Amino acid sequence: MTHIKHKIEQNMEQKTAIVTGASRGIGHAVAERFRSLGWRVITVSRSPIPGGCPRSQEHNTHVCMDLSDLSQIGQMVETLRPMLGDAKLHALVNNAGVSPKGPGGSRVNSLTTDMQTWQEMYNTNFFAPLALTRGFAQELSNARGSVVNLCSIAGYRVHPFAGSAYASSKAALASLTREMANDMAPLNVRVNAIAPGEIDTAILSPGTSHIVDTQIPLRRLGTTAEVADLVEFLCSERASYITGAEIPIDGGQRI
Ligand SMILES: NC(=O)c1ccc[n+]([C@@H]2O[C@H](COP(=O)([O-])OP(=O)(O)OC[C@H]3O[C@@H](n4cnc5c(N)ncnc54)[C@H](O)[C@@H]3O)[C@@H](O)[C@H]2O)c1
Repeated sequence: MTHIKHKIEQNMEQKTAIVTGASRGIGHAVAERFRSLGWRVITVSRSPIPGGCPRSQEHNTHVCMDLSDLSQIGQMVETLRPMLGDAKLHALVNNAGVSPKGPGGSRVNSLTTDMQTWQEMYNTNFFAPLALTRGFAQELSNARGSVVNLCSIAGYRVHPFAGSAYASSKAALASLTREMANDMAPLNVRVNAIAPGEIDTAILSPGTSHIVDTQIPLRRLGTTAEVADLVEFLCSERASYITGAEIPIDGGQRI
């Protein structure tokens, strides 16, 4: 808190980020990372921040929204825009994501996933990032901002637990990342993706320890702090010549 005050006292511009899916896991770690750097962070998730988040409530910076619902996605930009005081958005982190599971956490495939689940999955994992990135193009441009999309290793190899709907929605998001990096470069907006392997959050399936023992050269799960490091880097000036990339963070799992 002292360093935030210090920055404001020094008359430095306070940066703003929007992070979706920030109630837990990777999104929560990313939001906390930006806050620790003095950024103003607007968070979106299906559920309230656990135990309440006094700082968010105080500054009215958390919005509960179900991104699997197309009609809510449509209203999302209009709901969030007034929260950007100076019409500048320095970082948009499209992190919210969902992976359907069968009984006992089993894998559901392209034949066993019902069509409604396919639709909800694509709404959350693909259409929400598309709508937010398009919707805030001007505000991102005003700040020479950066977009980071959370894809997955499952987007480019068949994963033992992630279902087909999840995997294909993440592959589509990776492709969209390249397209939008190209389309938004003239606006001075960079668009990148990261592809996590097995990160220690609630989204993991019960059998993940077997993957760690047999498929991950570094023989451990990744941490949310390690992912937050990468997101922070991609949103910083240090990454000013990186756009359209999909960076794996997987302990070597893909090799
Ligand atoms: N943890 C991993 O191993 C891993 C691996 C690859 C990719 N990812 C991706 O990283 C991102 C974060 O995953 P995580 O591991 O932190 O998962 P998590 O389940 O712990 O958190 C997911 C977050 O997304 C939000 N969310 C989910 N559905 C939503 C909806 N319909 N509307 C609004 N918010 C919704 C949840 O509220 C939560 O805050 C996801 O996109 C996920 O696909 C995670």
